[in-house]
Amino acid sequence: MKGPSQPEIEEIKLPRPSPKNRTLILYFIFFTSIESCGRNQSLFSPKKTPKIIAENAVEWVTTMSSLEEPLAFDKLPSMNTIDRIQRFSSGACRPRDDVGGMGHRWIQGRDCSTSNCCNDDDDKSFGKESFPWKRHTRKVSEGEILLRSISFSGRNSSTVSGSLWESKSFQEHKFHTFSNENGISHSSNKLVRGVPKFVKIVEVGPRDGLQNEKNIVPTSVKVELIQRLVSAGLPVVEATSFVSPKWVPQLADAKDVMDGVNALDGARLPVLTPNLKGFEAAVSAGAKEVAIFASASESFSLSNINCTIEESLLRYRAVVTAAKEHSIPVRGYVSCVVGCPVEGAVPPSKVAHVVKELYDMGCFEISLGDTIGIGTPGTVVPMLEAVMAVVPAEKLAVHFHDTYGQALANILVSLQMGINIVDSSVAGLGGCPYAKGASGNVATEDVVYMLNGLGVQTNVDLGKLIAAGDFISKHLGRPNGSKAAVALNRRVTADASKI
Ligand SMILES: CC(C)(COP(=O)([O-])OP(=O)([O-])OC[C@H]1O[C@@H](n2cnc3c(N)ncnc32)[C@H](O)[C@@H]1OP(=O)([O-])[O-])[C@@H](O)C(=O)NCCC(=O)NCCSC(=O)C[C@@](C)(O)CC(=O)[O-]
Repeated sequence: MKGPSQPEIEEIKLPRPSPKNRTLILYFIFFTSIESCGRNQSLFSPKKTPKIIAENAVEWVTTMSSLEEPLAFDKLPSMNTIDRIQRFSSGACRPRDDVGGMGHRWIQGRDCSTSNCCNDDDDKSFGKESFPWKRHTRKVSEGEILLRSISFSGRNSSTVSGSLWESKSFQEHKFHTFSNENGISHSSNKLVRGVPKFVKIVEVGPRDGLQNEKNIVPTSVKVELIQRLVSAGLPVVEATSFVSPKWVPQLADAKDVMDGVNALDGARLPVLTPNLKGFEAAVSAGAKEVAIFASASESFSLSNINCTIEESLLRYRAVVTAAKEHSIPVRGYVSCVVGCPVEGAVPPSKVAHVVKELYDMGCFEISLGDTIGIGTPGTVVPMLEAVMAVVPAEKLAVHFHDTYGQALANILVSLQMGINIVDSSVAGLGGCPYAKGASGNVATEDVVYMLNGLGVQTNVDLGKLIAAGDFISKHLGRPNGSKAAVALNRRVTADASKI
């Protein structure tokens, strides 16, 4: 085959190759494009875009999808893991002088959102002159879209940062997925374009997680967990509940926990208060933010706080009034937003009614709890539509338990609908003592990992977060409930063994 720099390549009409050769030709086109990009050349520049790509390659690739030779990582010729990561990463297509610092820059520096190109927005901050290798904006051929999507799927095969490969100490490891620090708006993928640039994560592990543990966790362990979560960069860590110790003995040490964490800087530490008694106790313990928790299901309200929904709203009005006098912000929760352990499906209109009540009484934010984790995007979307018709999206948070493994899908669809606050629980701790069979909240590590992969900022240090999750899991004597944490921990061990 003639080199791509020869203009007459436009005229080439290749004979249709055998199925086996098609894969090889695709590898050639794909890697040549990445390599040539690194050498300040543009194989796919507007002038030189060969008809090979526009016509023949598309046809081959399309045909290939029905063949037994899919383009798979395991078939890539002689590439070690790091090679693959670097080649498929968004930083793979950089000026050659960047290569020396690749280990850091392809993760920590500016990244392109698509695998081997930068879009127009990039010019605004970096200027064309400094990146002569940048492709010109133009209508891309079908073939290129396909090639990009192949490398995009490679990009999605998330990994850890350069420092992981270089560092021998676990504590020094920094975990990243491929992300674009400029935000998701640079993504070429329409499906994720609506996702916000920043998501506030509300960590509920020390409260929602530990309230459901059979064995009571010592106060000192709770305090250390909260300290670790705050130092991992979580902006809000729900610390404990001022509820009846007869109902939730696991959190009977609420005052002592607050004594241990009150001096912490850098995060808000709200606590749950079910009534005025709880509110007053919380304030005297130094709480600066509280949360009230209602339900969209009558039955759950009765079993959780021993009163009807309307009675609870009356109680909560008293709490909010008292909180206003102390200038204490009040967050609201609504449980059972898609289903109740007793009543089954809960109508979205009922959820919207309770949410509006909490909003009107003065809650600054309302968290929508799928308490038993039965929601799917199919039930979450209509619920959110009903709620967002009465309360602005920016005042809403989502709180998914992961009983059926739907939490991340539900979070993604919520973000696409305009929500930008997500509750989660480190190591997937939790459940609700009054919702039998419900598993823990979605793991914070998994949420951060997904958001990193989407280029959404959280300001959370995933490495420190995983260490916090490991700390509490070790204390509880069970494996970390976060899939991302388990996978990344395995990689660290595997990598360290090779060093
Ligand atoms: C609401 C109550 C207190 C009503 O409980 P009750 O028994 O109806 O209340 P009472 O007024 O009859 O009081 C009973 C005893 O509790 C005491 N008491 C009363 N209030 C307090 C208080 N604040 N702090 C400490 N003690 C309190 C009170 O002083 C009395 O003590 P006694 O005279 O028998 O010695 C009780 O049902 C309760 O504490 N429930 C909390 C249950 C709970 O924490 N559930 C888990 C929350 S998780 C959740 O709701 C879901 C969420 C938020 O995570 C989101 C989601 O996942 O969907």
